[in-house]
Amino acid sequence: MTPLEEEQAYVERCREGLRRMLDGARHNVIIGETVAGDRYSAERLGRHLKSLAKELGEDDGGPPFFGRLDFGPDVREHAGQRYHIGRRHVSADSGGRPLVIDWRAPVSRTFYQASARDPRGVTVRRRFGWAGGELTGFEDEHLDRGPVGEIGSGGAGRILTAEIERPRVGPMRDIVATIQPDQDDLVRAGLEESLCVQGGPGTGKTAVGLHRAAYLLYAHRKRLSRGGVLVLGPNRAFLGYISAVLPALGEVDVEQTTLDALLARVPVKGTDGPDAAVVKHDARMAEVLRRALHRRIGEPPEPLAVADGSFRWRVSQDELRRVAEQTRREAMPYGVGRERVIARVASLVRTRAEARGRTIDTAWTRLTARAVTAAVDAFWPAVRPEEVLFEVLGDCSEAAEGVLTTAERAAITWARPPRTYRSAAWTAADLILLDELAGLIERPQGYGHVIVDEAQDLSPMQCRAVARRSEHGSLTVLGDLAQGTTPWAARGWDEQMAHLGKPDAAIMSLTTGFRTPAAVVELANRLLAELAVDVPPSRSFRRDGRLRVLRGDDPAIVTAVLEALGHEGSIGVIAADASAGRLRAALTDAGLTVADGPTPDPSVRISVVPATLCKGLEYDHVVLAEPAEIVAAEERGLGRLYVALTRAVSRLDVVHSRPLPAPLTGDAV
Ligand SMILES: Nc1ncnc2c1ncn2[C@@H]1O[C@H](COP(=O)(O)OP(=O)(O)OP(=O)(O)O)[C@@H](O)[C@H]1O
Repeated sequence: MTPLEEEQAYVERCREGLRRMLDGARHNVIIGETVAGDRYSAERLGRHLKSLAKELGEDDGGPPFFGRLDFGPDVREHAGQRYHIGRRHVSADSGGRPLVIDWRAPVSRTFYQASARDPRGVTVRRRFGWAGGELTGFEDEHLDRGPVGEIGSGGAGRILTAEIERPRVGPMRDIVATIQPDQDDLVRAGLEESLCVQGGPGTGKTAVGLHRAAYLLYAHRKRLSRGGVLVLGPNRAFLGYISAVLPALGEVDVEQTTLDALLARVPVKGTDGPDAAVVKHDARMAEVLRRALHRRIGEPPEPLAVADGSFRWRVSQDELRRVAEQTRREAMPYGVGRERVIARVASLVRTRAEARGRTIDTAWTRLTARAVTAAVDAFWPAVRPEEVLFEVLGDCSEAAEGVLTTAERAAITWARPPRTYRSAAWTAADLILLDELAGLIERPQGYGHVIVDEAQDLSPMQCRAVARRSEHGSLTVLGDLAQGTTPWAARGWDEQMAHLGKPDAAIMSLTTGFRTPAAVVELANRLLAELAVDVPPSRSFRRDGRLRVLRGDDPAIVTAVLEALGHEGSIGVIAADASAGRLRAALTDAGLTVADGPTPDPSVRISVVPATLCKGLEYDHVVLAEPAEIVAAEERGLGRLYVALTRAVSRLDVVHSRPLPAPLTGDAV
């Protein structure tokens, strides 16, 4: 047998192993459903086994491994061993050493980290090439023979390069086969560690975040089973694009959503003017809301007297005041404080009753609780976030005194206040304020780990919403200061991390771009100086690709798209939001099938993407329409253009009839 045939035979053994695991899991589903002791455990066991069976079933036919490590004689525990590494563990029939080792297992780390300079005991690292589920070839790096095939050492291996340069179709894929050493360090950082990753476009931040989620769930499954892992992305289109990655890695239980969706306790029915939104997203609003809420705590208006048959159990006004004062000093959330006051006053009543020989039973406790709660309502009332915000947006002169300027107060005050909080048309920014208030009243349930993508765009108030959910867990913050497009986008990470509640998190960087070809990166880098952020220019891994700057209007765009159809891969037409509809119509009139906005559907090759939705996405071929219009459309339009310019994987056509924005014009264009 040739070495390739041997590996192909090994593939068959692995597929056999997977089939056995699948049969076992299916069998256990049947048994689990009938023999588990109680309904709860039957249901849990059944669910677990079913998802395992489903997962294994779906795996059928996919490559069971992507790499192999051969260790030399000098590594104690792995001396002379050979391991195949894959997306999932495949057990051996005899129960001995697994046929395939999960990419997240400790030994697999060597696959990503070993290099000719530091072979870590590895003699050969093998990477496999696959075509439609068939093993078609492999490539060996002899790490004991000197540096070949490393990035930065004069060219990466063929299989690695092909994977990185492959045309993109459909949704985002995992990168387990080709994770780079600096990415791997971030993926495998400890669960306690909060990280901030600054990386230029296409450096793999999103990929790293998703693989980190999968890694943490593997390495700390038990600890994360309660809190769970949350992935936050900028918009639904982005989530649609990335949502298949974690399931492909066997992780189906990660919550992936947008911050807006997470905070959507009431529907958004109103809109803010730009001035109001800027004030509402400002960190000082936290103080305004805190004051507005705590102003509700007042003086007890009268003593408490609990009528109990012929007795009256009394608590004086002074005692009530003291209890409230003491609880206030303990600085707990408003609602928790209120519960504490109720409990403390009830305990005073109880002590008094017991001293007089009263028998304390459930009926007595209920009666007292009712009376005490009614008394506490008068000076520490139960309150809903909506009631407080209703009051603040009606008139915040007291709560915002010395915090907001008169103009800022006016900006957030309703021109026509609703009659009650129930009829208020809350805006998107109000939802963040309501969440802040909800968090001041009761701590929300947190996650074990939260991954936040495009974090440069979060406002201080949005950061606080994330911080509340990761107070007892850790954070992975991903972003690029140069891609900031919101009015409140961060200019530096230290301050952003402080708002996110992890001021001491390490700030790491990724600098090699894996998406955009060098010529395109060079064009985009011309904008960096104008963006007023301190980030290094990106370097591209890719030497392929094509950049064209074409003059013309809609017909030129249609022609560029028709030409792009001659190549493989997805096509994204990125245009200023105001022009997206017109371009879609022009393409449809030309007889083309066009997706309405970004789509993960691989059967529709052309999407027209409004510039404000292109963040985080990528297309094999991008036709960028009228850059000047994109820049003019919003305050941080240059940042938006920078994002739009860096979405192309293989080819970028910039089509313009108006003059190009100044920073883009240069000798090479
Ligand atoms: N190690 C790698 N091997 C193969 N492909 C990679 C690797 N790292 C990143 N990529 C690919 O590069 C592209 C860009 O990655 P990703 O979207 O994670 O970058 P990003 O830093 O989040 O980009 P942006 O900030 O521009 O949205 C993706 O197609 C991803 O699969």
